[in-house]
Amino acid sequence: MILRVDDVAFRYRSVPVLDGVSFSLNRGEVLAVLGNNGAGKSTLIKVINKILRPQRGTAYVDGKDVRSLTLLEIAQKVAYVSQRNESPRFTVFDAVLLGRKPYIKWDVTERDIQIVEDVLRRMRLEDYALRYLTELSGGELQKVVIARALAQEPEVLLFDEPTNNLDLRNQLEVLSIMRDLVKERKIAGVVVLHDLNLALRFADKFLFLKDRKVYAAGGPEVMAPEVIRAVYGVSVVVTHVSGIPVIVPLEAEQPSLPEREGASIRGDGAEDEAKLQAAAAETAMSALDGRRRRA
Ligand SMILES: Nc1ncnc2c1ncn2[C@@H]1O[C@H](COP(=O)(O)OP(=O)(O)OP(=O)(O)O)[C@@H](O)[C@H]1O
Repeated sequence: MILRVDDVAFRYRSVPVLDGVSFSLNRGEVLAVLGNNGAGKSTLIKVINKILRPQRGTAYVDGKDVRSLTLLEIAQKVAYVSQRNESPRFTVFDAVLLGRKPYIKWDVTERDIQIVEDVLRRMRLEDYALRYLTELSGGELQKVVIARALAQEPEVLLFDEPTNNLDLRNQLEVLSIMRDLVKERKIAGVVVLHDLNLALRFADKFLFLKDRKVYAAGGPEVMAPEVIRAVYGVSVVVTHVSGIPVIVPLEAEQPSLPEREGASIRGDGAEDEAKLQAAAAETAMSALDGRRRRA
């Protein structure tokens, strides 16, 4: 087991965000962290990376309490791609080389250069190597930040909404690169995603946060319509297209109304629906009758 989060509780001043969150991840696994806006997904990622200190509970990387690790040790073990990225006046090559910083003692080695070149090739960024970050589009910049995380050669990759800003092709490319690296190097990947279809396609495990707690966690079986409806308030069907599992949202549920008012409105709705069904049945019967008479 490479990552373990044990009974973590976190609050910002007086606002509780996480309460009793636990999970573990093995080498070679990708975990998708899911939930509504504000559910605490980024906060959880920051607790794992020691950016935030939980009031209760512990995150362990490779068996070590992250609070006992120095910043350098954390940087060698955990790479973090945040939602908000800076764009200083570096070239793409230099920005990715920064990922090697936790390993560079005196000077950049041949190996560091080799790793950066490999990552740039893998991310199809070779042609951009000498461009300044300020000359890139938002999506290209996002890929550079991800490339830097890969150059860090971590044991745990933490990606907070890595597909933001990316077009369809790059979304698929970045997530498959991440998944392949996790499998190849037997590291672990934790990725915050809003797109359930991308999560289903690229993750092995899923963790839904709701009301500060883990609402559901496990393999693809937890990507069930009941869970998704409970977490997001949206009805969905899960189907398959060309062998790929696909979640199709049907409609968002209306926020529940106060009990008394809701009861009368729900009553009216039910009556309307019964009337509509009766009218539909009547139309179908008369169409059938007409066809019979013509025959
Ligand atoms: N620095 C902060 N100080 C106070 N409250 C914060 C701070 N950062 C986040 N919060 C609050 O904590 C809650 C959880 O935020 P967090 O960013 O972890 O959610 P999230 O699930 O990642 O959301 P999103 O999907 O919108 O990115 C939110 O209500 C947010 O407003």
